[in-house]
Amino acid sequence: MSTKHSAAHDALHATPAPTRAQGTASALSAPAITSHCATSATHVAIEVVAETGSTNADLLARIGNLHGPTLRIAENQTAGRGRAGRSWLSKPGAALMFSLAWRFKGPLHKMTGLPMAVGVALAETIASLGVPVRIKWPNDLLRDGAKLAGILVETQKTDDALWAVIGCGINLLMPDELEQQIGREVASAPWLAQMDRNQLMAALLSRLAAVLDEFDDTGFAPFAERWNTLHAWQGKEVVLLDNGAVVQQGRAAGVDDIGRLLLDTDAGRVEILSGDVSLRLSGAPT
Ligand SMILES: O=C(O)CCCC[C@@H]1SC[C@@H]2NC(=O)N[C@@H]21
Repeated sequence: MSTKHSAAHDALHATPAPTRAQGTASALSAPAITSHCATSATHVAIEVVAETGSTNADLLARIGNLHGPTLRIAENQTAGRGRAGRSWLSKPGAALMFSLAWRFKGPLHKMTGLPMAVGVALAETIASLGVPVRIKWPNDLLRDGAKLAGILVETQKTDDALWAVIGCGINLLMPDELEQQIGREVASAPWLAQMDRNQLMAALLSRLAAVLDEFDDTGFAPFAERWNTLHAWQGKEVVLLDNGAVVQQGRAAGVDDIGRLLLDTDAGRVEILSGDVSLRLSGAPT
């Protein structure tokens, strides 16, 4: 793992090093660069671009031609994708945005827990860097109750492999006009924005790679307890929304061994596989 850390660091340092004292997030690069880093078991191709539509869309479009795990980082996205067909909005330099294409042994049904395992990897890394975060099911990272980071996992089966493209967007800075555009309160992490962006990316990639390797062997079960420790709304009254409509309500009881949300409802415990969860305040969804 240490090999990968330093190699990733070197690769990302192929561009001018940003200064820490600037009030804006430090830039990763202007032109596209491609390099490689190695874990003890895996090589990860690294691509950095100044701007693209969506790093997830880019990797999915090339999935059959990828030679192995590939990390694509963009300083800006013009058509960022979010969960459930939503958009992910950002401004150049305001967020760390990347996608990691990773090949899995499968089977496909084991992948239901992957978004939650990724949430654990990101939350633990960000917390280790001094910004405590919690996870809202399935995998939004919250800071003081507001969304700091989002994760979009898209899977694709090719003739000979099962791939997942894991897209992550972490709000480092949140300019007022961007928050207005998003239309709700959003968290940011100026402390992470001041960090060397290359070190931040290297720390995230390092833990993510370790989690993905483990997940591929074991599935989600060993991550469930870690996820539950980070659960933002454990024991809280929540509602489950499907396209904005309330479809369930109950007390959030964490996730099970495959990453389903457990809800204790009046009719007993139910396991939730998809949807959006919101805190239930005074009987109304938030
Ligand atoms: O919260 C969500 O709904 C998920 C947001 C995921 C955003 C990231 S940014 C990098 C990658 N590329 C995309 O188009 N989306 C993900």
